[in-house]
Amino acid sequence: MKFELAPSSAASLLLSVLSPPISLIRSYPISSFLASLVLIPLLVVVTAALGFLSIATWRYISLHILATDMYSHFPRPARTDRYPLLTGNLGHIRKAPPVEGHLAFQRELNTKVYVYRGLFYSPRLMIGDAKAMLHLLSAANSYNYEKPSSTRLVLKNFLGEGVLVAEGDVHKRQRKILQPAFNVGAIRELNPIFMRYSRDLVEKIGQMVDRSSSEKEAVNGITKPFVAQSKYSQNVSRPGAPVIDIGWWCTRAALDIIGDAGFGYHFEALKVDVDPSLVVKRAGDELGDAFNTLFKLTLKIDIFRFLQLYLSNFRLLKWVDSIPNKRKRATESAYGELEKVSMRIVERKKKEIRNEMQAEVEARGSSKTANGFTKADFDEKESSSMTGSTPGKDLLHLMMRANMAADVSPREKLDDAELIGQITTLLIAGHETTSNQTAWTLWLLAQQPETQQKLRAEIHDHFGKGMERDPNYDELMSMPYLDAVCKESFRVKSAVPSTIRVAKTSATIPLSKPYPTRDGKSTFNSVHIPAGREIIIPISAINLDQEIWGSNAADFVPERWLDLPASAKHNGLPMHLMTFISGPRGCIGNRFALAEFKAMLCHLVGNFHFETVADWKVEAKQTAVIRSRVIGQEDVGPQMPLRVSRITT
Ligand code: HEM
Repeated sequence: MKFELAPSSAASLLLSVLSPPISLIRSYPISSFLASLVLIPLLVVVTAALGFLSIATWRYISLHILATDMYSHFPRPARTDRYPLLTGNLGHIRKAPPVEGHLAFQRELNTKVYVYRGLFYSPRLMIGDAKAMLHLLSAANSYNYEKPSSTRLVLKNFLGEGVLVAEGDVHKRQRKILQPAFNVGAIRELNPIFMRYSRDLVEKIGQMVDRSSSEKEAVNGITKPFVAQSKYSQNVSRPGAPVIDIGWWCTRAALDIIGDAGFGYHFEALKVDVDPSLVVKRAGDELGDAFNTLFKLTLKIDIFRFLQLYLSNFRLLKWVDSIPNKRKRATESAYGELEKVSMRIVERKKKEIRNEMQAEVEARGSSKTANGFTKADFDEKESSSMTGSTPGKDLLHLMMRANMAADVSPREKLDDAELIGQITTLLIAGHETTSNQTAWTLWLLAQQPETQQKLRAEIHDHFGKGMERDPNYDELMSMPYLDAVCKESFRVKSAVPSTIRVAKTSATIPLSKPYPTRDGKSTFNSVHIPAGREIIIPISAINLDQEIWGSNAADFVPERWLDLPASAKHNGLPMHLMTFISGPRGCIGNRFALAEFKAMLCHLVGNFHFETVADWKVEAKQTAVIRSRVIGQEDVGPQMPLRVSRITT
């Protein structure tokens, strides 16, 4: 028997259900309107939350009960988080030190290819196989694996429309304009900037070391504090050997470097006085102020803001991002300020380049106008300036020149918003990465005095015991032990330990060898990934792979680079490392980073001796890059305190 409501009875039922709210709205129109402003979004959010939970439940059932999930036969960790439908295994990954979460699963499952669970029990593929990664990151395939849209939304909030956020054709176009600025020739020209700020850094540290030995008027034998020195570090400082947050100082040097080498801007971050009572805020440093605010906000994304961005990712929930909140307002205002200053820099550069070209036209007696300069004209001008008559150009200058060439079609050019996006991107991507890498390297060297001394001996052989002259770019690149120390540090302490992609269309990723299925009874040679699924790019896990680097893969051993094992020599990765990933989405700043890193290390190790503080345990914390903090001194926040003294010649 079929039971149906007659249309008239259905309508009357609907009316009877709706009549109480309708009469309520009629009686209290204003209050009802105000209530609806809260209730309707709340209803949508609750519905969305229920929707996500239903999806998570379905994923759980299809994996554990029906075994219809396509990854059912893949190894997976035995234990999930306390609320698996919400966070899958993410809690475990987040709680463990960087990389350790992934490596622990790898050890537990005895394989490098497995699937764990992310937000709302979504599957995340983990493939710790270098050949698979090379395939995925190659020119042919990398545009099929995009950054997740939630990650891009978060990044876009801080960085604007830069190359780190762009995808597909927009990315190709931006990268083409940016690339010439990062070529070897361009980076070589930046060497004097790397040297200048490395020397400034040495001068600041030298001031603290010298003052610590002369300030004997100190209370109870403790010298006066230095700027950015915690009370803990002050308490254990000794005359001539203070404990200094070396990470803080390297970050200031790196900011000065990226400001000057990036777009000719002088942050003067190292101009700070080492005496905290004399630290004055520099007037008119709008870019520095806006950047600092924005940068602090990137370090702490609160859960509400993250959810807001995550939800606004879905078409029906786009409006969620317009809900006002303090953090959103702060970010927007800091970004707005940064945008204004960056726009002024862009305008100034445009004028500078036009004038430069006009002068060239006049010098050549050509009939061409500055606006008619082609890429070839720019290259010709570049080669004549390489003779040393003009100083090296900053990255933005080179980028904008490439952008302004008359034979670059308007469709290929970057608009002003995109140019500004590159400034913010270079600021964020280009300074905390290298400064953290340098700080971690000094910590590694502080634990191995013989390695530190061996590096110092090579530096002194080249530049004298008192660092009498600055290294030039080619010398820096050809010092074998310095190179070995830098690469080994990139390997064991990658500033970016992993990243993530989502497959745009379904694809099959080949593996270098067969990997075992979950029951161990069979193997698979490739992994099929459907559209929309997430895949981890396990940078550090591959850098620490024992199959490539041997049983001491976890140890810091620069000597291994002087006689690379065949498995590393032929792994096909740039510099044999995953640190900068590879392909069209690989780090565009890798040469810049290496030259800057070597310059700072050379000057620091050439001038000072670094020691760890007895009984202080430094731990790595995962934020956008890996930062360090001391256990028991969490109130200080990220820091890398090392005891520094002058080397005795
Ligand atoms: C130790 C230093 C550095 C490390 C370990 C590092 C690592 C990385 C990694 C892993 C990526 C890929 C991120 C992803 O796609 O998810 C990346 C991208 C990028 N890096 Fe670096 N980086 C370093 C220094 C620098 C410097 C100094 C600059 C600029 C001067 C820079 C600029 C960029 C840019 C613009 C991208 C985006 C490239 C693109 O998507 O086309 N990086 N970096």
